[in-house]
Amino acid sequence: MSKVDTILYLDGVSVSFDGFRAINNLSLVLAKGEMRAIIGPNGAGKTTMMDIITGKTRPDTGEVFFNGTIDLTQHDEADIAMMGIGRKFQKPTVFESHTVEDNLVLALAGPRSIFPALFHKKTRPEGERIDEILATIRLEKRRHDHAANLSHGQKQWLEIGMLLAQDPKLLLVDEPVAGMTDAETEETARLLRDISKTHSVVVVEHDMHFVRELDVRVTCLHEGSVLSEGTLDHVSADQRVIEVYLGR
Ligand SMILES: Nc1ncnc2c1ncn2[C@@H]1O[C@H](COP(=O)(O)OP(=O)(O)OP(=O)(O)O)[C@@H](O)[C@H]1O
Repeated sequence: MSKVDTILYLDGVSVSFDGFRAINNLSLVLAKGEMRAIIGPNGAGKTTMMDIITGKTRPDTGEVFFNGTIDLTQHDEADIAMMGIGRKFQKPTVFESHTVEDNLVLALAGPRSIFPALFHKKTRPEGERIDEILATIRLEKRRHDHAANLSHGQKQWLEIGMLLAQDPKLLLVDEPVAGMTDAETEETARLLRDISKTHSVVVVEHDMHFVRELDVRVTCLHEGSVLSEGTLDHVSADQRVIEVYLGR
């Protein structure tokens, strides 16, 4: 695959903290429109990799390109978010005292215009966009409820919806199903598969049942580099992966 066809292109990336190499010559390529699952034991470097992509951590060496041509090492976190990389952290950070719909209105407006966003009348395209997002995140029937009254899983979906409102090209999703019920976990796999029809997605997750439901290519990280990559069946049959998981 040539670099121009990629949404994410990491090559030879390393970063050390106080002499400890958290990311070690990491190379990872994601095609435009692809969804990828990232697995790996604790300390494998998954969070640090996301920090590098979003500009929170600068790599010591290596190339990090977005959308084929944008050198992410030359941009800061705010720029990178504006350019279309949305990140969802593990813990949901929705506005509990606002309704589901208002959370999406706020997200559509962006961070600098909270009050005008809540008090101005929604334009027609905005309303349609909100309807569309509510359908994607399975919360149409909850639109007028306060976010505080949602289940943990539904709050995660709302936050994914808030990311979608910013219209990112690439979504980074960190452990979305931690703490969810089995039914919510399965629905989350379907929801992300729907989203991946129109977005590129990177999902970091420990829950193998969920990763199987995602049914996408898997990358297993270990000690800051790629240990194994391929289908979940291929990766989970890889002797090196088995040793790393059993050895922890
Ligand atoms: N700011 C930092 N300073 C020092 N060490 C760090 C820093 N950030 C990460 N590390 C170390 O780098 C290694 C990789 O950490 P990272 O959090 O990226 O792993 P992870 O795969 O996300 O793990 P987990 O599954 O537990 O979240 C760990 O050994 C961690 O202690």
